[in-house]
Amino acid sequence: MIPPALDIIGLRTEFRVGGAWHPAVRDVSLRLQPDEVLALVGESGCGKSVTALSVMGLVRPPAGRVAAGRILLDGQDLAALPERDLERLRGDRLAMIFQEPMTSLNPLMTVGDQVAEALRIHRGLSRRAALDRTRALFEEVKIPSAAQRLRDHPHQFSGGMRQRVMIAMALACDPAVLLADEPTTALDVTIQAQVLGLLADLRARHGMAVLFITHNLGVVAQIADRVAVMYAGEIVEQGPVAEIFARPLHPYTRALLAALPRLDTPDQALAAIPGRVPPLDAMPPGCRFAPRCPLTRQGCEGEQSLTEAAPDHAARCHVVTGGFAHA
Ligand SMILES: Nc1ncnc2c1ncn2[C@@H]1O[C@H](COP(=O)(O)OP(=O)(O)OP(=O)(O)O)[C@@H](O)[C@H]1O
Repeated sequence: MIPPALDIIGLRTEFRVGGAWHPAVRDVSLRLQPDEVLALVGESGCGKSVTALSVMGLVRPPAGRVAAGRILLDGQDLAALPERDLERLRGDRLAMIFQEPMTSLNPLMTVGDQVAEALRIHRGLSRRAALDRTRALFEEVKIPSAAQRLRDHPHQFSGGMRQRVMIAMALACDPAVLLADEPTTALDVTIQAQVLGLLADLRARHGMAVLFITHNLGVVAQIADRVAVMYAGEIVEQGPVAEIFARPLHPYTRALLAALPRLDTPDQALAAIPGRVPPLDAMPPGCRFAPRCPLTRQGCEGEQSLTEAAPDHAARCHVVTGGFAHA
């Protein structure tokens, strides 16, 4: 069996709120095979970004901490690595792209120098060799007139082109795993589709695993192989994309799907999910979705476990999986 590219086991990440530690991510296990796109989906505040930032080693005291779990990359546990070693892995075996590339790019440096810098640091290339490689990367991510554009500054690029620069930077050292946090959310729909197409193409060509974070199930259908639905810091459903779309089990997944605009029934009103994700210091006991759930019944106040309801398809809900969980 091929070892997974990234194996997150029992991750718990906490923040200090009102003088006490509260979990923003709880008992999260995600396995990414090489070459696989796993989508992490959920509303704002569900813990998607915190999961990715935990993998990158970017949640640190005093505000936050990875309190439990293992994050295995190439057999190393990132959660146990000293900062110096993590720094070496970031931008090398592990890369991340964000929703708004402008916040990750230096406005005062040419984009060519910024990507080349990563290659000089991680690969020890000369300035000349690094710029040559950067031009090739710009061509690969389909930035027109790549050679000239190396000398431009970030503000001279459109949003979609800036995201391509970020993707080129992420690819510079051929990462095993790319964490993509809402990379297309700020783009208009046509550009979004182009960037998604590019990412799909690149992951196949580079054989990298992608953890794709989004609140949009429509995007999931376009790019992902598997999907993990997250609610209030927990994975509530997990499985292959086709299976989740055809047979959603968890009431939260069903609600997300019902909120998705459909082309075949354009006049149908969208079903918004009433209520909101609870704050970290006011999580309900047992099922965290229960206060918003149409199926709430006896047993929901008990701890729920992620249970396989069909092969390779698990949900954290005793009502749909048919059993009571024991914590
Ligand atoms: N530095 C922090 N201090 C305290 N709480 C935090 C901090 N960062 C995140 N949180 C909390 O952790 C929870 C999860 O946040 P997270 O950003 O991961 O959500 P998300 O699903 O990625 O949403 P979004 O799409 O809005 O980024 C939220 O309740 C958020 O308020």
